[in-house]
Amino acid sequence: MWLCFPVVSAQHNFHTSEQILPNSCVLIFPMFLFNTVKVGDILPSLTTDYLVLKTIGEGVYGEVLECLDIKNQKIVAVKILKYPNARQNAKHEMSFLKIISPLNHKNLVKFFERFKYKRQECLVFEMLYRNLQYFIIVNPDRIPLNKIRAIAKQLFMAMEALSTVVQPIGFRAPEILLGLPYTNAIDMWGVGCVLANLYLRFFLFNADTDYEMMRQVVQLLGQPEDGLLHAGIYTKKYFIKVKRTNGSTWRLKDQSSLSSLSEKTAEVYNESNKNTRQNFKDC
Ligand SMILES: Nc1ncnc2c1ncn2[C@@H]1O[C@H](COP(=O)(O)OP(=O)(O)OP(=O)(O)O)[C@@H](O)[C@H]1O
Repeated sequence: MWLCFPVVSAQHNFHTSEQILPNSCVLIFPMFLFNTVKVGDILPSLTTDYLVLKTIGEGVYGEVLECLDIKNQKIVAVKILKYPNARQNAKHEMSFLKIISPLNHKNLVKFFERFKYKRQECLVFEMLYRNLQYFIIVNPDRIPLNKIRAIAKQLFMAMEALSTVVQPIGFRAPEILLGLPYTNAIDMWGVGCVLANLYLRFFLFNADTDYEMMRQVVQLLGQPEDGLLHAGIYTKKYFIKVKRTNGSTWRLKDQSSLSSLSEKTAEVYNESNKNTRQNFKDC
């Protein structure tokens, strides 16, 4: 959910340069953070020094730390990229940042600089204080629709600015899965999945492979038309062609025929699908 975190949070920064954390906030959380960095360390860049306050979270490519930019007296988020592929990870992250930074859009996270600390790649971002998980946690029953509407607005504004979106599997549109030509309608699909997640409080499609994603889409919404399946360059990843007297049609492959899908994944899949269908009935 790389995109959605900044999208929702950018307008809600609690700390400004005048509101710096007091010294007593230092040294509260885990003492040993990622690799060689620990709370209280100073990370020098060419423009300023960053004091490590605490660890905030971890993603596929790195760990994110809350730091104080000492020169500018503001709180920032510093992402330290993971070994052993730190350089590739940095390249990967930078390829996104090159797209979003010049847009300078209020609904997209701001990127400040890149530097190395003890040979580790560090990326500095605007500090954001609320993500979608936050809204789910602070609204234990159901997120009111007017709040979901406000989040949707921010998402649409960010989408408008971006026009190209990398979609994580659970948010991937069928045309991408099938290898069909696509338009920015795929962004709408992604936003729909995010909003459904907020409303239902769990992922609409809980998939960690393309096959699982397609299978869940078919179960919830039905199979794409044969014409689309004939045209898709990846259709055979998910469907088997069945010859008929009046032409051919497609049948979704059995889960059991896919060696890559573990029993556990199948179990999780079946359970989540049962819940999804039930919750849609309840809505
Ligand atoms: N700018 C930020 N401000 C505050 N917290 C952040 C910021 N960027 C990331 N985080 C926190 O750190 C966590 C890890 O972020 P990271 O960007 O590494 O991965 P991710 O977006 O969660 O997922 P992925 O691994 O798919 O990129 C996030 O889930 C979020 O909690």
